[in-house]
Amino acid sequence: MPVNPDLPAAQGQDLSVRVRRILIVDDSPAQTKFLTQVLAAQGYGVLVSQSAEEALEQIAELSPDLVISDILMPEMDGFELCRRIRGLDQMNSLPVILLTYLNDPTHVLHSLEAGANYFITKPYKTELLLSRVCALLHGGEGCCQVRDNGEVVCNYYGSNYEIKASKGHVIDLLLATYELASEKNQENEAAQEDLRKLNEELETRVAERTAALNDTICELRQEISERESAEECVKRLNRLHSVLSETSKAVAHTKDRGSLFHDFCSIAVDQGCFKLAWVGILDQPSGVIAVAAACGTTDYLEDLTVSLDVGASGNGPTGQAIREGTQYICNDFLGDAVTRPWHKRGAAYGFRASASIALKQEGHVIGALTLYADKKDYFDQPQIELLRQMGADISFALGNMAREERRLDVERALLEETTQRMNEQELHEQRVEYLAHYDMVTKLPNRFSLMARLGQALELAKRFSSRLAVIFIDLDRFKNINDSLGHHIGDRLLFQVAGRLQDTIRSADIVARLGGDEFVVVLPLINSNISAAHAVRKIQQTLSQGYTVESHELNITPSIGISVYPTDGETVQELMKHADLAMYHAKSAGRNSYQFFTQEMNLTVQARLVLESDLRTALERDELMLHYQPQIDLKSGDVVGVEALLRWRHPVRGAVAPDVFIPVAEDTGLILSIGEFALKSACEQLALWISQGLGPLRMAVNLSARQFKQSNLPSLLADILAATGVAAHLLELEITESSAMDDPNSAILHLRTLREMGVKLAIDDFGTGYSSLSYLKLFPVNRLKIDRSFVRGIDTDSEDAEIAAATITLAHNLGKEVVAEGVETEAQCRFLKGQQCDILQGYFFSEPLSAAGIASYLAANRRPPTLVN
Ligand SMILES: Nc1nc2c(ncn2[C@@H]2O[C@@H]3COP(=O)(O)O[C@H]4[C@@H](O)[C@H](n5cnc6c(=O)[nH]c(N)nc65)O[C@@H]4COP(=O)(O)O[C@H]3[C@H]2O)c(=O)[nH]1
Repeated sequence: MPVNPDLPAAQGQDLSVRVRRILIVDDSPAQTKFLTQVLAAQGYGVLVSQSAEEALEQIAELSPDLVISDILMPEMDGFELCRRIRGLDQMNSLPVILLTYLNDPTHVLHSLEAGANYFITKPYKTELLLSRVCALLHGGEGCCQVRDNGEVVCNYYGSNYEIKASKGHVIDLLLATYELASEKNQENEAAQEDLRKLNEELETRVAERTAALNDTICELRQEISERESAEECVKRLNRLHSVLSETSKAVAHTKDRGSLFHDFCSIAVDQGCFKLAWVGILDQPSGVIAVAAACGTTDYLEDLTVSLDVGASGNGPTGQAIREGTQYICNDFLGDAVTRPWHKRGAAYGFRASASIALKQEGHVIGALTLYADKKDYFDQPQIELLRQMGADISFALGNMAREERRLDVERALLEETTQRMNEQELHEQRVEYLAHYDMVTKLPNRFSLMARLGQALELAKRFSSRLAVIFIDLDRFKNINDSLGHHIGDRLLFQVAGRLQDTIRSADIVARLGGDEFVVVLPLINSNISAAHAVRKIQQTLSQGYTVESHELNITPSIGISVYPTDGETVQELMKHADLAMYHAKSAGRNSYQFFTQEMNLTVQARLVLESDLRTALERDELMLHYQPQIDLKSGDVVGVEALLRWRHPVRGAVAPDVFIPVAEDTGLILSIGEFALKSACEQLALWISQGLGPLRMAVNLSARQFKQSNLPSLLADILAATGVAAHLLELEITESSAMDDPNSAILHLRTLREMGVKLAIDDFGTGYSSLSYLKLFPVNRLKIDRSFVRGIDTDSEDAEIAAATITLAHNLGKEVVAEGVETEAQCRFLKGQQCDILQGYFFSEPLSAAGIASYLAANRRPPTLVN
């Protein structure tokens, strides 16, 4: 690439160097633009003229340094322009380069004639053009220079060539070259023309092929779309087939119409991909078609009116299908006139086609099922055939259901009739049974029933070795009431007596009417004769209350006889006979009384009842008091405590032993108030002794099983301790081994509560019960009291001795002290001392003493002499 020497080489050099200007003359704007860019890029100033005339003006006016001109121009060609320039006065030496196409060698000659400095054939290489421009502007005349000797120096791409040939020779060569070049050019043009034609041909062929291809593509598209729509049809058909198959299954297993309709709608939407499926049932009188089941976009059906009316609401697919009893296909839901009332609504839900199939039941149209699809022309012939089949299947099922319903109705009616008959029969049998076992006047079991039940109760009593009482009741002077007021009143009275008897006895007891004014009560599984006596007294008391029968105020009393198994008989007959006999004794003894079968039992029970009654008043009458028995520490010989023991001084019978009255108190529940009295009195006495300087002493008080289980015991104790001011640890509560083992788990909880209060605890009569060692470990007690029955024989009976010794070892191993009670002899004392027993109690030291007695005992005899050694 030639470098423009007119431009400054570097900064700081003289900027006044003139820029060379080149005038381009060409009527083609594209050529001019290209040339301008090439020259401007080299730093030349560029002037442009679109005609030769304009160029001459510019040359005169602007004096360019070089002219590059096209040859072919409309008004004046490049040769003429060159000639005119050479004819100018001032600018006749202005270098001119002519641009020409290489198709006519005469152009060369014309150029030379016109005085052009150089000509370049188009298309030209820009490097060649620039090299010529550079040579003409800076190297003199042109690319060649003629020396004085006639030699020519030719500059070609910067290299000089000295040419010695004559001018004519050179022109010949130039023309020959041009001719050759022109020929080549023509050949080239011909080849180009051929190529162009070939291209044209090719393009035509390509266009033809493209058109053919487009046709093929169109055909293919058409084929694909046809295939797609065929596939879509197959898919739809398949879906409908699966709907049909599922419908068949539903038809087989569904038992009622509602479920069948519902199943079908779900199948149509889920498997058939319909947008909505619904079953409308025709209400015959009104002609309205009500929705019985629907699935899919069911909102569409809201407030929708479809009827059998031939007007608008009945002209749709559903109405028509029902009216015609066939199917109605609407393949253009939004365009069809019959669906006009639903066009807007259907469009909102995307419905484009719908089909309705009439549903028949045993030949009668009962409604229709209607399906909505999202594509126009959805239903084709095969589909319509399937829909028809589906309708037939459902109609078949409906027929079957109707027949089955009728069959069931008949069956139900038959069953009801049979059941009613059976019920009547059963009621009749029950009535017979009732009459056989119950007394009609009192509704109580009758004699027959009583004997059976008594027999069973007796078996149980025998099996459990328990007692059983038969109570024979006869109403005194009942005959008078019957005779004076009539049987009717008598029966009403008997009914009331029966009611009172039932209210009095427990549910497990038996009450029956033998007949007339005779009743029998059986008490199965009683503990003692006293229990029977108590029940009898309750019966006697209840029956003796006044009665009101139809405005008659009546009074009646019972005479009662009691026999007890096993003492009074071992069979039902014996016990009944003896109770009856006892009742006669009661009657002869003056009525309104009761008698046991044996005199001995009468006496025992009588005595016991008297004792109970006396004990009830003993507390109020201040007949109960406490005695105290000292407890001696074996190591020190000191009196460390006393045991409080109840005493009853009966005004007539004298002293009654606790062994006699405590069980009575326990049976009657009096033990709770008596026990409270004992606790309170013992604490008051201890407080008094302590205040008299006789303490500190521990006071042991016996707790009965009932007291021990009483929930308010801790609060009662707290009250007593607070009221008397006795420190809790000075009070020891003794519970018997049997009451602890009665319910060991709750005993542990009760004992823990008491222990937490600070009181001491002891297990009384240890060895007489059946303590489990595992429980003994868990009982939070401080002491075990070896029962006096073991102490009695420790020096004579080796077994007693072993039991006592084992108890002491066991207690010590469990961290508990041992008290031996009932110690009567020195030998017993020595044995117990040898076994490391902790505390002794018994007649050997002192029998239970009154409070005053203990005071003197303590004062006089703090350390018993026998134990000192
Ligand atoms: N053979 C003999 N007996 C001796 C000897 N030393 C004391 N005893 C007697 O042994 C009994 C010891 O009382 P227990 O085992 O708690 O047995 C008591 C106790 O279970 C009950 N009891 C007494 N007072 C009360 C009480 O306040 N409340 C309760 N719930 N029961 C009490 O009555 C049972 C009998 O009491 P008691 O007749 O006073 O009989 C007392 C006492 O007098 C002796 O050396 N030889």
